[in-house]
Amino acid sequence: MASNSASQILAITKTAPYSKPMASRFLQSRRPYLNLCCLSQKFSNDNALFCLPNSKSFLLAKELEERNSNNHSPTLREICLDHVPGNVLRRLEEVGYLVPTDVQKEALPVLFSGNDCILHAQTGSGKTLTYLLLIYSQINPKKSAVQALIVVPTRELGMQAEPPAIVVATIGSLSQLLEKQILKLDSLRVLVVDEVDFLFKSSKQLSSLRKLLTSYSSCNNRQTVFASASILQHRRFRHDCIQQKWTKGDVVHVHVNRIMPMPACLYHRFVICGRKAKHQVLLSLLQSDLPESGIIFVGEQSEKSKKSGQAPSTTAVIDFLRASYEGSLDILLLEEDMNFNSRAASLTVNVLYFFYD
Ligand SMILES: Nc1ncnc2c1ncn2[C@@H]1O[C@H](COP(=O)(O)OP(=O)(O)OP(=O)(O)O)[C@@H](O)[C@H]1O
Repeated sequence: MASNSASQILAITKTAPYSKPMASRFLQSRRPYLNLCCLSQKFSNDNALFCLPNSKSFLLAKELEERNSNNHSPTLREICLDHVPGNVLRRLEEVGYLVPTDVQKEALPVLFSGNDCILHAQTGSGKTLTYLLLIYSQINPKKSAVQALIVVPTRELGMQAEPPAIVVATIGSLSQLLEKQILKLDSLRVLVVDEVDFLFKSSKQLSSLRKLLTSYSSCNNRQTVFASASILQHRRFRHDCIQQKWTKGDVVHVHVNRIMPMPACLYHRFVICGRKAKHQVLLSLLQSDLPESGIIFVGEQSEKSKKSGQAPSTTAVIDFLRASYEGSLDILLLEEDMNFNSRAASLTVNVLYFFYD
């Protein structure tokens, strides 16, 4: 997050028509370490990480910032270290998988410690990468045997003459290969049943699945993972898993069921402070975050303030920052009649500051 380069700050008035779509575009992008900060007097306290009620807010903000930075949340690499091979970890980082999703954060330590698991989390929550990382932690690529099996409801099985280490199969084609003994599961270390609710809906698929879980391989020799966005009776399902010996008795139900309007990698803070302290708090945040670039959304100027001849809120913020910011600061004011896209395109924004009355 920290950068020693000059900071670029954008100030945007609350009425600007582009501020909403632009904010949501940034919120939806899965940028790691996007830092979103709201300064307001009106926020409810429920989610507040910082509460700055008085003129000491400048100092408090710094203290709390430091405390918060000590409250370290592990990266995907840290969670996977000592389990997943280094080349896989490097590849993860190359493609931008740095921060674990909630289900990965909760389930990976459980899986790496050897437990069976029911991954129960919404679509798009990162279940696939969760069980793939388990598989990478378990298989020996030099060994010529099926060591991991992923049962999926619809995808086709691509078989090779040499048994691959990882097989992805529908239960139908898999059952045929098992019956004809074309495929052997003696070396199976990880069995994943993805979209398990879907498979359980068809009685034909269910009987094949039961056979796979109990006849063709044994739960004591493998780690078993069930993944689904919707398991209606999950307590019953867990009970059945143990009863039927589909999993070991200590199977863990990892249930991540939060509706996430924003990507988990978004770091979101609220700062509540007095009106007079707002500029100072914004300054302290900018100077501790040291963003390479950022956007400040500024509240609309009140009629009363206009009538009394005061400068617009944006001008007040800009003047204050220019006078007080230590270091170089390149500030651009975006107004309604400007071509926003062409100006914003040149910025790589990693911090948004909402600055409302
Ligand atoms: N740690 C991460 N950081 C960034 N992106 C991630 C991370 N984990 C997964 N993703 C991406 O998030 C998207 C959704 O993940 P994924 O398909 O694994 O979710 P899922 O829970 O398996 O969904 P479904 O229930 O539809 O199978 C994918 O594009 C994936 O590449």
